[in-house]
Amino acid sequence: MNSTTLSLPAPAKLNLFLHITGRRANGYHELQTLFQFLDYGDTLHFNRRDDDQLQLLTDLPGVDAEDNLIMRAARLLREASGSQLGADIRLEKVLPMGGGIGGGSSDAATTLLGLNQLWQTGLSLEQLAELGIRLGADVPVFVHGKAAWAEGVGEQLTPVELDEPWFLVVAPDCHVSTAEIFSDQRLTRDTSPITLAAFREHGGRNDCLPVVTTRYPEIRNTLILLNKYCEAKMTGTGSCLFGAFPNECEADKVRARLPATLRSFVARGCNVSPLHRALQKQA
Ligand SMILES: C[C@@](CO)(OP(=O)(O)O)[C@H](O)COP(=O)(O)OP(=O)(O)OC[C@H]1O[C@@H](n2ccc(N)nc2=O)[C@H](O)[C@@H]1O
Ligand SMILES: Nc1ncnc2c1ncn2[C@@H]1O[C@H](COP(=O)(O)OP(=O)(O)O)[C@@H](O)[C@H]1O
Repeated sequence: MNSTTLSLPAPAKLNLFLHITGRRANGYHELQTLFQFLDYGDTLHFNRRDDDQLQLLTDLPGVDAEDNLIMRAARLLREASGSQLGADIRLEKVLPMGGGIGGGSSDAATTLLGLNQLWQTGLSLEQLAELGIRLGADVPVFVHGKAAWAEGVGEQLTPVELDEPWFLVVAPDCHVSTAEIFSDQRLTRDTSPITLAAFREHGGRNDCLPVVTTRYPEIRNTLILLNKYCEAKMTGTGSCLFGAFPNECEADKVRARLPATLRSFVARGCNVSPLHRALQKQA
């Protein structure tokens, strides 16, 4: 690989729990959540151009190229850095969209870090995370790349060391819009704040689950199915559900018992993002 091309992972995340503790005047919700990465995700290929053209060479169904978070991240970095360079970008999409596993946000973060390197723009992780929050509440955790306890709207991050179990992730065939769940009148918005120590002792829940399972019977049914084999949880605002296992073999065994029509994968939980591991390898 030479200095004009770069291929990097854009991993998924899980919200190990998600509490909604309030609502801000601008409508955004105050959250408490724990983010952990998965060793599984999309891959982005960047090719530096010496003219100022930015091109996304991969079509994502239902998303205009100019609205794709990859292009939005690239434009934002170019504006912020004043770079005159361009890029051709190719996306290998494997993450289900609208699944609560952060694929779009992760693609955006990988673009910020990848082009920062390729264009030699020299922004710090802190500066890249500030750009990222303008694209989505989940982008900063992917930029910083450490499993984290998150508060605020998800941008106040404290790195944490967690167990790294294997996860079985199941993606019911429906696309949940985050905005739609957060605007539902029935959503619980007044959970009392907890501490990390309290979470470690008693666990936590996902406050979005009752609204999501009411609106999406398919997710409710999949939750019932997965609960037969493990303690099933939902990530973010859904649709993906997951269970934790001590090793890959146990997770695979349960996966083999699920209907073949149900999309699923097994991946390792990671406290350091595979994106940051890949960048370190190149350094
Ligand atoms: C709920 C979480 C938990 O990780 O994940 P997802 O299920 O989307 O992955 C996130 O906070 C989502 O982050 P992200 O997907 O980046 O959301 P954004 O694009 O910033 O916001 C989409 C919409 O959700 C609502 N929203 C989002 C975050 C938040 N803290 N409060 C909100 O009310 C707003 O209506 C906003 O317009
Ligand atoms: N590169 C991208 N990958 C996925 N979704 C994208 C991307 N760019 C824009 N989007 C839009 O963002 C929405 C949320 O995507 P995604 O991050 O996959 O879900 P979630 O926030 O539930 O984890 C998609 O439905 C799509 O309209």
